[in-house]
Amino acid sequence: MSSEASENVLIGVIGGSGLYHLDNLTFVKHVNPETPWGYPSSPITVCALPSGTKVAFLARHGAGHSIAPSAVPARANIAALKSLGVRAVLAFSAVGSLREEIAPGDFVLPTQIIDRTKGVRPASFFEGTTVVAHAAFGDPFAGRLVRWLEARVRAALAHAARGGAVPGLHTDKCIVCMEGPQFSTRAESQMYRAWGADIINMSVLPEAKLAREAELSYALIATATDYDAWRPNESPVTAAEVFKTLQENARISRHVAATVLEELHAAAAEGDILTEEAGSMQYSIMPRSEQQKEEDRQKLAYILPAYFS
Ligand SMILES: CSC[C@H]1O[C@H](OP(=O)(O)O)[C@H](O)[C@@H]1O
Ligand SMILES: Nc1ncnc2[nH]cnc12
Repeated sequence: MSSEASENVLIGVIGGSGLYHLDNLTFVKHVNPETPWGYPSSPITVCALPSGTKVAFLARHGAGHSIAPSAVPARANIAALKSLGVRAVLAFSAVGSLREEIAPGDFVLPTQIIDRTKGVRPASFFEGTTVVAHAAFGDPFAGRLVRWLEARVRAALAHAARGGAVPGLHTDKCIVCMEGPQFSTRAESQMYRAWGADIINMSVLPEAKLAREAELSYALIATATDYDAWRPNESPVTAAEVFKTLQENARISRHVAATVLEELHAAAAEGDILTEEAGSMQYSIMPRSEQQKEEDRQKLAYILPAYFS
């Protein structure tokens, strides 16, 4: 754990496509920790809320969006946030909608994930080590945190509309994470609907899995940009279509972040919304054996000092 931990930065925000900075915060500093899994996507911005409370912001694809979804250094990102003392991650993502009622511009708080990544992304901190662990992932998002967010995000959306329609908020939805970088075919898009998926992106995995392994509470605030490729009489999604809504979605996402962060920090400091994930790896790690290399244990101590120091 780095000396940054003493800063008491409890909340980390990961910005997705279109969201490369937050609003109304005082810049404190940039930090760029070298983790055992390399450097994060970009230096992390530590900034202060009006009360002085610090939060950490990280642009998932880099500050200039130079990192493709399959190449995001998700292990370094999660490990770097953990090294700052972060306990909860609010991740933002631009997503396609697989349901008529989830319109472009709407917000979604998913509670389930279907994994359609192709095994090319390192998806575990334990990969390549002599330590075996199996994190519980049946409920991939931090349930208490997601439920806590629901009313706050709804209220923030009502204030963010600027005279236009208030964006809808959809809860209890399922997100499918595909490999990309190409968008889905029409057949795939229809298959995901038949599987019960409601939205689609290329980024929630392995981020959510790694957050769980690092015992961080993780919630995704998704913003719909398009209807993907399932509508029979409409053109399938293009990047140009995504870009049309990206800026406005990012503006509203910044408003949501600015609205919830102060209260979230206070709730996290009190502790009761983040209790599900803390300690969750304790019985997920196979017992210590002679075959576990000390160097691997030292590496894992970076994210789980309670079990490996
Ligand atoms: C720009 S379209 C596809 C791209 O957008 C989403 O990124 P993020 O989740 O970081 O907002 C999606 O996951 C894809 O990576
Ligand atoms: N249709 C889509 N598929 C995958 N990722 C996306 N991000 C935004 N729209 C998307």
